[in-house]
Amino acid sequence: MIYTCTLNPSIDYFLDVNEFRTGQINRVKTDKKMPGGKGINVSIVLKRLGVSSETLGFIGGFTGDFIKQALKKEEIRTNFIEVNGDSRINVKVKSDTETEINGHAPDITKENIDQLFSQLKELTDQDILVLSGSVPESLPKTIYKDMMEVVSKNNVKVIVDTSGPAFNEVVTMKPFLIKPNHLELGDYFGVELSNVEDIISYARKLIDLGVEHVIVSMGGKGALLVGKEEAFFASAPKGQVKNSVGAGDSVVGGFLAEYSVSGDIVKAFHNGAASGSATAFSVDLCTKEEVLALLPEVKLTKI
Ligand SMILES: Nc1ncnc2c1ncn2[C@@H]1O[C@H](COP(=O)(O)OP(=O)(O)O)[C@@H](O)[C@H]1O
Ligand SMILES: O=P(O)(O)OC[C@H]1O[C@](O)(COP(=O)(O)O)[C@@H](O)[C@@H]1O
Repeated sequence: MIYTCTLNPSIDYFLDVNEFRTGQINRVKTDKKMPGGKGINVSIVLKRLGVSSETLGFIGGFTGDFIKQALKKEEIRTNFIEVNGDSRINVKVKSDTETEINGHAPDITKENIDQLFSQLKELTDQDILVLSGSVPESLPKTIYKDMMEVVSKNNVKVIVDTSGPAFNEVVTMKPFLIKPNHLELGDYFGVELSNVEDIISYARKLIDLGVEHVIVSMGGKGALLVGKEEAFFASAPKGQVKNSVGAGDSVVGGFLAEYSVSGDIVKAFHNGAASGSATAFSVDLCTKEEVLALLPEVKLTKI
């Protein structure tokens, strides 16, 4: 079974505004509320691509109820731990540029953390665990590392997509796959990365630290898969970007949808890249039809 863990779920509140201006009243053209948070998006993409998963993490309040209802409609299994307080609302303003304001997580107690660890202890070497997104302020900074320590005892494969201090914590824990974007990869090493050669050479440094596979997403410039010996580039097809929120999560979802069926890393990367672009070109997260239509347009090159 694939488990996605979202420590900090959200309602993503999308606002479409003509010529957004700070310091003034802006009126929206259209708005939309969607369940969000990185692991949750991975589970939605997996489901749409025909693969089931179960969502773990902390959820609470009226916002939490909205997220659970939305996942129920998508027929996704949830096993969240209920916390006091409301899950956050993340505001996504789409105008001539995209602006994101991500809210605060509710407080999470020691008892809530213990409940999560009891769930993790049940995972086996047949399971894949996706750890995705930011870490709520009330949790120990080492939480992802602690979680990986627990599941590593049962040889669970772990995929990580996070940033900042949480990213720094996990790179030495030998994850199966890690998916930074080029900015997050650069932040970790304290460098600015703009060309493919440099990105590959810094991704290789993560491999030297024990990470098995690295996918570096580069927005409209495509994505790279870097392993011990090989590297592949996936092009980003041209198209009209409708909403790039969730494109990174779709790369992880698309990767896993293929990997969990064929076990083929390169095919999985191809599917992940097509899923990322399909989401960027769609108002919502990608559908299977959109991914299949884009696959031939995503060119894979061995580097
Ligand atoms: N403008 C775009 N055009 C085509 N594909 C895109 C575009 N933006 C993102 N993608 C696809 O989605 C992937 C993930 O996007 P990216 O913005 O790098 O992720 P993140 O949201 O994690 O920063 C990219 O590697 C690419 O394959
Ligand atoms: O946990 P974080 O880092 O605040 O990110 C949460 C946000 O990221 C998203 O999961 C989208 O992520 P990506 O655009 O990187 O795929 C949103 O749904 C959510 O609002």
